[in-house]
Amino acid sequence: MPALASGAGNDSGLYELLSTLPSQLHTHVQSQEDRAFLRNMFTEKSLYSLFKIHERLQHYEDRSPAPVLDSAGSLVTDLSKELHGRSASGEIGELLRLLAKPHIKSLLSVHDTVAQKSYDPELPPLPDDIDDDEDSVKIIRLVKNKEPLGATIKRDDQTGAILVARIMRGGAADRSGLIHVGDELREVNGIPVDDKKPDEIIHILAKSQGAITFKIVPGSKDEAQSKEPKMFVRTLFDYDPAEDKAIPCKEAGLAFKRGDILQIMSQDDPTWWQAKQNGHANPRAGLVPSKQFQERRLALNRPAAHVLQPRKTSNRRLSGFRRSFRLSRRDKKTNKSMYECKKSDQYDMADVPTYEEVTAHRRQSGAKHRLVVLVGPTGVGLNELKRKLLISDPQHFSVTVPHTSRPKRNQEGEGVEYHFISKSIFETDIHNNKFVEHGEYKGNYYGTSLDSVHSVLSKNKVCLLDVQPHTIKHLRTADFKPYVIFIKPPSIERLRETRRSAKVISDKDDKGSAKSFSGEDFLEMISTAQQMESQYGHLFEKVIINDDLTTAFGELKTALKKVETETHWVPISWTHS
Ligand SMILES: Nc1ncnc2c1ncn2[C@@H]1O[C@H](COP(=O)(O)OP(=O)(O)OP(=O)(O)O)[C@@H](O)[C@H]1O
Repeated sequence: MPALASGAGNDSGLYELLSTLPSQLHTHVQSQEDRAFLRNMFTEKSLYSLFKIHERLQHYEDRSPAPVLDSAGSLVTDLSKELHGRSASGEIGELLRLLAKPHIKSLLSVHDTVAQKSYDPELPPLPDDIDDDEDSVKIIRLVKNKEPLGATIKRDDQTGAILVARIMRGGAADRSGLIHVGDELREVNGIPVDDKKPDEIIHILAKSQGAITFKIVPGSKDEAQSKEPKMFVRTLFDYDPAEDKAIPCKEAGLAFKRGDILQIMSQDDPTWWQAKQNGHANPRAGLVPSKQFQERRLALNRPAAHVLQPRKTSNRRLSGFRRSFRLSRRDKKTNKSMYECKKSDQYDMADVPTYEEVTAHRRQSGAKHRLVVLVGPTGVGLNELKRKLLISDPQHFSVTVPHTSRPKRNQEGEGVEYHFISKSIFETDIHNNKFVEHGEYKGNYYGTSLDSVHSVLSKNKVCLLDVQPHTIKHLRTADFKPYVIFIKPPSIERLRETRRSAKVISDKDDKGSAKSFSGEDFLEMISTAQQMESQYGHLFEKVIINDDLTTAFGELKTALKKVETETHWVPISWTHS
């Protein structure tokens, strides 16, 4: 009746309409009796009173009224007791009579219910006759309105027990969190159900309103747990449902940033999974593209230009301090890649960054350390940061000793600067995949062997390794559990300011002469960092901007401390070995 909402100003119009309605309807109503009924109804005084009350209430609703007290009923009882013994003056007597009238009592009771906002039916007390021996029995009370319970039941073929077969996600039973698939139903509202057919039980449930009491034997833990799937993934790409043309409902989508941890709630739909942000308060799951769907989309859209091209020139050389080697340096004269990646860098499906299943992992004290892998463009400060770590705690941090086929110099010692091996042995080791990275420089081989990494880790030290980013995927094993840190340059302005007295090693001669950074060096550093991040960013667990050296070093130390002592998400495959 929208006319009723028209407010006090339209009173006369409304009442006129009501009084003319019977004559308007006259032609549509055949029976005399019905006509009389309509006329009586529309001229009924109580109908007009109801409209008036409605309008008044509407008027107050706008002011958001709040109750003065929510126990008017007990106030009246107290008042009546108080007045009872007093001299029976006419007014007191009349008030007492009024307050004793049932409809006044009901009115006050309704007032208190509304004021207390207690609209749910009250649950009766628990029955006393619960069998003490049945310690695995659960008594559950649900308040049911007209909404169905959202659960199905079946009779177990072997045991004959009535079991909860399915819980509908988001239904009343699901929301209560008290009933699970596999639970055995013993009684409903005190009625044993073991001799009843599922249909009869459903009939009992459908008839029930208000509080329903279930006697349940909880199912096995596995079944109970299977309700909430515990698959966690690290996202390897940024996702914004608002930008996604394919999503069936943008509002139902879940946005995330690369590196976020999601709990996958449902994979029922092969294209759209349901997921929650781990650790977020919002319990509602949102839609995210499934792994298969995202892989297909990325594979179709992957532009070839994304693949990181090795730098054209580098005027730096291998310096004495360097213990692990960074690949794809180019010899200035030949402009050929100095180091090769041991496997083809060709695109394969496993490289498509979508999701990676992860699990929480905490290093046990005394256990082998995770391999610390540092990645960054040439000149960004990897060696400087490594050097500072080594100086800060030489007993704790260490680096690998590289191999070379170049002849040993007089002042060098075997296994100190390098492990010196012949060219043919080096080649055999390359063939046998013994190197993390290897390359050729001025006719000699250089490389970092897997054994040299194992050697550091077996001494229970933290092994600091800097590699080219395409090597990371070969290091991602349960054995190494690499913690990959990307060292990123700051803005060009900050590079100019902070690197005023910094020196880079020039390879113009073989003596490692140092020169200042040029503007071109800074630009190359920044653009290489951008390419590295866009192509390999999904493999970086931590990004540190090397702006102020002391700050960057502090950040690095804190991150490494956390890796040793706190829980981190690692690929689930790393914990299965
Ligand atoms: N935050 C910083 N502020 C100022 N100077 C820095 C900073 N980080 C590094 N440097 C300086 O920059 C120069 C290059 O650093 P470093 O040799 O550590 O780079 P790198 O990444 O190891 O380079 P390469 O790959 O060529 O060996 C050094 O002189 C170093 O002291």
